[in-house]
Amino acid sequence: MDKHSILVCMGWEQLEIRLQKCEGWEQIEISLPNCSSLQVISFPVVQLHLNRTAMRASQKDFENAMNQVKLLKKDPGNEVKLKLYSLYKQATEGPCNMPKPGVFDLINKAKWDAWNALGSLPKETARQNYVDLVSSLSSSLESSSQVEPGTDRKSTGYETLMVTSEDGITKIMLNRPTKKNALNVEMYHEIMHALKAASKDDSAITVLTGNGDYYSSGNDLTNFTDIPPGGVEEKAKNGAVLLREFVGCFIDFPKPLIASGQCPALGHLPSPSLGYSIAVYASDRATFHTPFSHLGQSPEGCSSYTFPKIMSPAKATEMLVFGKKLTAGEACAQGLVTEVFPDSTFQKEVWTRLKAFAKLPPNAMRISKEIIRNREKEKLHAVNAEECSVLQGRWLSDECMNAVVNFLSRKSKL
Ligand SMILES: CCCCCC/C=C/C(=O)SCCNC(=O)CCNC(=O)[C@H](O)C(C)(C)COP(=O)(O)OP(=O)(O)OC[C@H]1O[C@@H](n2cnc3c(N)ncnc32)[C@H](O)[C@@H]1OP(=O)(O)O
Repeated sequence: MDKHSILVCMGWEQLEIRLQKCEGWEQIEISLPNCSSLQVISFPVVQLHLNRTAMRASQKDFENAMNQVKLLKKDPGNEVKLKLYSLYKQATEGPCNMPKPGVFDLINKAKWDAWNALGSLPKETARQNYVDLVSSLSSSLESSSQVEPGTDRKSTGYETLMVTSEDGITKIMLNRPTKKNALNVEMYHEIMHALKAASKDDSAITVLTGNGDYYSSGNDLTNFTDIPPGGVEEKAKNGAVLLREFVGCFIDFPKPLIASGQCPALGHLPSPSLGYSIAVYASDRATFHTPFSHLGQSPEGCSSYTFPKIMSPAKATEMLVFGKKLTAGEACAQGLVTEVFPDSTFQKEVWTRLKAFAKLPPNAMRISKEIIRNREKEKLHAVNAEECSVLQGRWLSDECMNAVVNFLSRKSKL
């Protein structure tokens, strides 16, 4: 009998009801064994989803689903991967039977949390949930790639950025919208590469912006999970080296740099880009948030020096120590943002302005920027080095580890 068949007895007759998928529709076949006629009723998949939960996936469905996962073209993301992992373990081994990993073992801890959260869910239900998740995943990933064809796609040789140069303006756009433009290690390197290339190209000005509904969500917290053979100490040391070089690129960038943000900016990219940009344009929808303490971390991007100078020590403390989120209006009033535009006209107004700036004599702009910033350069490099060294210690603290683990496992509790 077919996996999704139900046999119903009607008097002396046995009625077989079979479910099958057909181009986005579930078909119900009703067949009477003694009758040649077959009745087929089609329903959209969504209508039948609830009814299907009552069914049980066979071992073969389960194996097919496992194979389907390997064929997914797009990474479904950590949350989904944790769900798949936990359901797989529950379906094959039953309730979580492993000792809880230590707090520093981030990946295994997140996996353990996800599996443990399934409690005593029966193996058959876990198997069915796994099959259903894979099936919904296949269709949602197919349809989302139709909706946003350009998203997260390789562009101009970059994996995580879209870089264009036109009308005297080089635009560096962070392009991991599905991850809220969190900065993974590759993105750090690509931004540095793009800034170095922009400093030498023909453009007069450079614009930094983000694709999607976040300018950036700061450091990609999964960066903390990829532990090298030298352990967490080596990881922290490498992170400090990378951050110092990254921020150094902003300090040394010779051309006018404009940060253009229509949406929230969180964490760490706002600091270097706010601190060193000639201008920061924001829509009235944007917010600015540096939750360093919440993450057991400390200020970076020279914000410990630039923010108190730009705002005031008291206001900078609220932002950098207490993690107070500022609206674009508040940030503008504090001097962190140059000008705020209505969201509806943001792109038009900002780009009109940028195009006008890009027509100004490039050398004059470069020299003017140099004279404004050069006196501070040495100081900024020293502050950068100190901040990175303090952060290196913070990354090894329980406070930081716990905050990262909390973020990574927050949605894995099913
Ligand atoms: C070389 C190292 C240098 C380190 C320097 C020090 C840097 C410090 C900082 O940057 S501090 C700031 C760190 N960032 C955060 O704490 C933000 C974490 N993210 C969030 O709080 C939220 O995701 C959000 C408020 C940005 C958006 O919330 P929401 O709208 O509910 O979306 P999701 O949470 O579902 O996010 C979608 C998707 O993106 C993944 N994601 C978002 N931000 C990050 C991030 N910073 N790191 C890793 N992944 C992130 C999120 O997990 C979701 O992925 P999924 O679909 O689940 O796979």
